[in-house]
Amino acid sequence: MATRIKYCGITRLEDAEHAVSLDAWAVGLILWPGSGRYCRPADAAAIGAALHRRAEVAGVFVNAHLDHVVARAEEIGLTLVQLHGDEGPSFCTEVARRTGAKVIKVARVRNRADVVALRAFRTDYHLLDAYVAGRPGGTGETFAWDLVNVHRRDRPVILSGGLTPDNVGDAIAAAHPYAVDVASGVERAPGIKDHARMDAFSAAVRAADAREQQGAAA
Ligand SMILES: O=C(O)c1ccccc1N[C@@H]1O[C@H](COP(=O)(O)O)[C@@H](O)[C@H]1O
Repeated sequence: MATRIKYCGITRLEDAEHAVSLDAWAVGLILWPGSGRYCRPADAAAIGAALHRRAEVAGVFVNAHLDHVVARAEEIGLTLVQLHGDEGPSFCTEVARRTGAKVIKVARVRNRADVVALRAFRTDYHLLDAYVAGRPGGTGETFAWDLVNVHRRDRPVILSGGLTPDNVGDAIAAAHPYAVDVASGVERAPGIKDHARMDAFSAAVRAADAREQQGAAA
């Protein structure tokens, strides 16, 4: 199965369009105002409208109020809601019920227990990111990818945290995720994507998939 790609931290329509041209599974918009990749409401709505039915559109929230998540999901046409803070299981369930979007619950992983703790979240996807104290995400830091294998794989796993064109092949070989998610590893400044690095990331994922298939056939 091909590894899906989510390009996250998009703020410009041209970067979203480039992601679609690379067959991206999803484009992520950071809707947490504390980020240098914050996507302003008008830009988010324009990207959401342009990508309608062409790719998944994820909104990334950190400890936002439920009504705020619901309102933004509707304005932008989010098909995925990524909860990257301390949101609990019932909050995630309410987001799914009220938005109709699929929910990605994030764990910032230090150890096995952080992966096991995700079992309480019956969301559509689980995303595993690096843990950096005081920074919810977009850190450019990796974590020990073999910890992904603590996950039961009872739902699709998205791997993120410091992925780049240079390391994503090793990450896929170690963790076999459903999807990979990249923000800082393909940009030239926060929120400004480097299209050559996006191309290289996509090519590295395809090459890793081809190696996996060859290994399975041998
Ligand atoms: O990118 C951000 O600024 C951000 C802020 C708050 C929460 C999540 C954020 N991004 C997410 O972080 C991970 C990893 O990013 P990176 O590739 O290590 O830069 C990714 O899931 C983004 O969706």
